[in-house]
Amino acid sequence: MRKSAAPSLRTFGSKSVSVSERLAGPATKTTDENSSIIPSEYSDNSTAKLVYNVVWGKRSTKKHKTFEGDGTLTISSKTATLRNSDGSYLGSSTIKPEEIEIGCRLTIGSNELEIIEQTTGVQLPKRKTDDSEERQESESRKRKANPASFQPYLVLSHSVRKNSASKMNFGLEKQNDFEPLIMPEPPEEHQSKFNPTNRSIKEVNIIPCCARALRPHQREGVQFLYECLMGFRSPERFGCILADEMGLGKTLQCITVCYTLLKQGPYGLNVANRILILAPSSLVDNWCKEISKWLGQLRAFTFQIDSKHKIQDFINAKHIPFLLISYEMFAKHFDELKNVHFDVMICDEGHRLKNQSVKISTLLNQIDCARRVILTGTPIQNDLQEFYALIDFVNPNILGTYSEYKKTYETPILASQQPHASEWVIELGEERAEELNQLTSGFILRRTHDVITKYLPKKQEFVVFCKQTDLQRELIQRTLELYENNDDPANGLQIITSLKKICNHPALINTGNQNDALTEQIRQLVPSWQDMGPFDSGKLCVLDDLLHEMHKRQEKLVLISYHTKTLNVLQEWLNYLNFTNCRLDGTTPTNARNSIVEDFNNPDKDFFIFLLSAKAGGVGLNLIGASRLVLFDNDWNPASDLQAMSRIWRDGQKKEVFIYRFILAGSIEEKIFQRQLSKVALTGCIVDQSSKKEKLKLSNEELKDLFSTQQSNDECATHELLNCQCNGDGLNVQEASETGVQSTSEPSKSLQMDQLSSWQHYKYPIDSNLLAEMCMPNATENIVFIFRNQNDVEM
Ligand SMILES: Nc1ncnc2c1ncn2[C@@H]1O[C@H](COP(=O)(O)OP(=O)(O)OP(=O)(O)O)[C@@H](O)[C@H]1O
Ligand SMILES: [Mg+2]
Repeated sequence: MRKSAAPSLRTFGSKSVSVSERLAGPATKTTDENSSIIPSEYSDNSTAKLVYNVVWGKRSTKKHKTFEGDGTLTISSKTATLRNSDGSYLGSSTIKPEEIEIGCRLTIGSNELEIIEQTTGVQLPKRKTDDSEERQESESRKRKANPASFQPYLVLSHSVRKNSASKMNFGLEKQNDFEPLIMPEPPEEHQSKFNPTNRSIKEVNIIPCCARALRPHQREGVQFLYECLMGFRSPERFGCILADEMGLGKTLQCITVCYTLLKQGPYGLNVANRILILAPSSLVDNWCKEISKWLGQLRAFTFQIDSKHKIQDFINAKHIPFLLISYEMFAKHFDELKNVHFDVMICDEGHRLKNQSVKISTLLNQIDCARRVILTGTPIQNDLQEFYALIDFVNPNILGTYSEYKKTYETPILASQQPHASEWVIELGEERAEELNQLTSGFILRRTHDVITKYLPKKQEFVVFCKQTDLQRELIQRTLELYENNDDPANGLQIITSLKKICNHPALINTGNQNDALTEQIRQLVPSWQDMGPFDSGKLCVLDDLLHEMHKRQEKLVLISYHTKTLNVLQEWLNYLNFTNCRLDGTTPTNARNSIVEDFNNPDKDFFIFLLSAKAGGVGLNLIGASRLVLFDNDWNPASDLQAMSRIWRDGQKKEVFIYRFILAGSIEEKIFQRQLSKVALTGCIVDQSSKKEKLKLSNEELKDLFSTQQSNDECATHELLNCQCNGDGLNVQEASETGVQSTSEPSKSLQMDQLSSWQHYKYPIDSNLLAEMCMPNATENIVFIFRNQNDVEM
C-alpha cells in the first residue's frame, strides 16, 4: 500500500495544476506545450494506443489517498481502459485524450487512478503471445505468492527486461528508445550478511525517466554509487566519493540512485526512506530544481527549511523523503537534526569536509547515517591530509587513525617525492602509494570532461595579458620600492594585497580596512578617486571593449572576481554604461540566489552581465545563459580558477563558449599565473586562509621572485619562460608530442607549462581576425600577448 499526499509544503510535481484541482473539475490546460505527453500525431491516428503506468485504488474523498496497486491505462481513441498489473480489466471510460497528463488523476468506474508515466507511444504487443508479457505474468504470479516483494513503481521494468529490450524497442518512438539500466545483483558475501532469511533476489531497475536521460558515463556512475551505497564493494563500507569534473552531472547521478533506493532494493524491500542532501547555500535550490527536472513526473517530495517550514514538520511528514539543507543551516539546526535517522547522506561540494577539525565535519559525523557520498568537482588527491579526511568521512576508519595513516602512508609518500630522496625511500613511497590506491580506489570515481565533450559545444580559452596603464606601472614600481626600503618579510602580505589591488584598479588601494603603516604609505601614492577613471586599469580597458562588442551582438557574459570590492568597481562601471547586470556574492541572501541564476539564464530576461564572486558562489552554479566568461583576477590555487571557469561550459550549453583569463602583464598576477603553471602550486595554497588571519607560506626567496616583476610593456615574460621559438602569430605551435603532452585540451588538470606551449601564441600587435573572433576588435593597444586554446582543433 502506498500513500500519496496532495502536494503541500515545498513539493515538486511535474505540474503546477494540483491534483485536487484536477479532481475537482474541468482540467486546467497546461501552458507548457512540451509538457504534454500526447504525441501530436495521436489525433491523426485513431488506431494508435497509448499506454501509461498508473497507480489505482477505490474512489475516495480523502486528501491522503491510499492506492491499492499498479496498473496500466490504455487509451484508444477516446476510451481509457484500466487494468491491474496482472492485466485484469478494472473498468473503462470515455475521456478527452488531450487532457491526460503525467501526474493527473482520473476516475474510471469505482476506481481512481494517478498517471505515473507513459510506457510506449504505440500499441503494445498482444497479450499472451509475447515473451515479455509471459514474463510479466510469471513475475506477477511470483509477486502474488510473495506480496512483501511487491514493488509498485516497477511496472515498466517488469515488461522491459534487458533480454527482451530489443523486441520491446521495436517501433518505439525515439524518446523510449533506451537501454534499460539494471543494477548488479548483490555478491554472495553481501547476501549472507544482509539477507539471512533468503528472500528472493529482485532485479533493481533504474526508473526509465532517469535511465533514458543518463549519459554513458552517468550510467557507470549510477552503478558505482549503487554498489558503494549498498555495501557491495565491501560489506562493511557504504560510503564513496564521486569526484567527476565540474559539469558532468553529479547531481543527476545522485538523484537517480537516491530515487532507486527509495523505491527498490535487491531483497525486495526498499533500501532508503529518508535522504539528507547538504549543499552550499547557493546550490540548495538548484538541487530542488534538478529533482524536479529529472523526477518531476514521479512527484518526489522535497523539503527545505525556512521560517515557515521547520525541521519538526519534516520529521512528521513521513511521505517526504528528501531534506535539502545548506551546511550553515545544518549546523544551526543540528540539535533538532541529530536524532533523525537518514539512510543516505549526500554532501555536495564536499571538499569543504577536507579539514577534519572544522565544525561541520564534527557535526556531520554525529548523524546516524552510514551511506555517505561526497560530491566534488575539485581534484582531491593533491594533499594527502585532506585526502585522508574525505576518505575517513565517507568510510570511517578505513585508513585507521590519522596518526597511523600519517606514519604508514603520508610520511613515506611525501619523503619519496623529495628531490634528493634515496632509492629505497622512493621505492617505499611508491609501494605505499600503490597500497593506498588499492585501499581507496574502489570508493572514488573521477571522470574528466572528455566523456561529455561530444555533447558540448566548442570551447575556446584565452589567457589575455593586458597592458599596464601608466598609473599602474608607476604605482607598482613605487610600492615595490617601499617594500625594498623597509625589507621586513612581515610586510609581504600587505604588499601582495596592495599589488593585487593595483592590478585590478588603482582606486582599490583606498578600500579595505588595513591600517598598517605600510598600507598607509601606499595609499599616499594613489591619486584621489576623483582624479582616476575606469581606464586607469589596463584590464578594464580590455573589458570595456569586450562589453561593448558583446552588447551589440547580444551575448551574455559572466564576470568573475575574487574580490567584492573589485566587483563594486566593475558594477559601478556597468551601471554607468547602462548595461543590465545581476550579482551574486557572499552578501546575497540564500533565498534570492536561485532566482538570480534563473533570471540570468532565461534568454527572455534582460540580464546582460552576471557578476560573480568566485569565493562566494563559484562552486556548482550553472550559468549556461552566458556564452562568454571573464575571470578578472586569479587565485593562488589553480583549482579555484578552474571551478570559476567551469560555470558556462556545462551540459545543456548550446552556444560556442569563450573563456578569458585576464592577467595584467608583467605584474604579480603574471607571477601567480606562472606559479599555477608550475607544479609548485599543486601542493596546496600559498596563502593559508584556514585560520582567521591570513598567513603567508612563502620563503623570502619566493617573495623576491614574486616581486621581481618586469616593467617592459611589450613582451610577455610567460612566453619567454616557455622557451618558445615561435613568432607569436598563432602558427608554429609546438607539437604536443614534442612536449610530452597527450592532449592540449585536457581540462581535468590545471594548466601546465608544457600544455601552454602547445596552445596558440599571439604577440602584439594581435591579429585583427582573432580580436574580432574574441569580440574585442578595438583592444589591440591594450593587449600584450594572448595564449589561445580551442577544444576542437587538431594541433
Ligand atoms: N544526462 C544529461 N542530459 C542533459 N543534461 C544534463 C545531463 N546530466 C546533467 N545535465 C545538466 O548538466 C548541468 C550540470 O550538471 P550538474 O550541476 O549536476 O554538474 P556537477 O557535476 O554537479 O558540476 P559541479 O562540480 O560544477 O557542481 C545541469 O544543468 C544538469 O541538469
Ligand atoms: Mg554540482
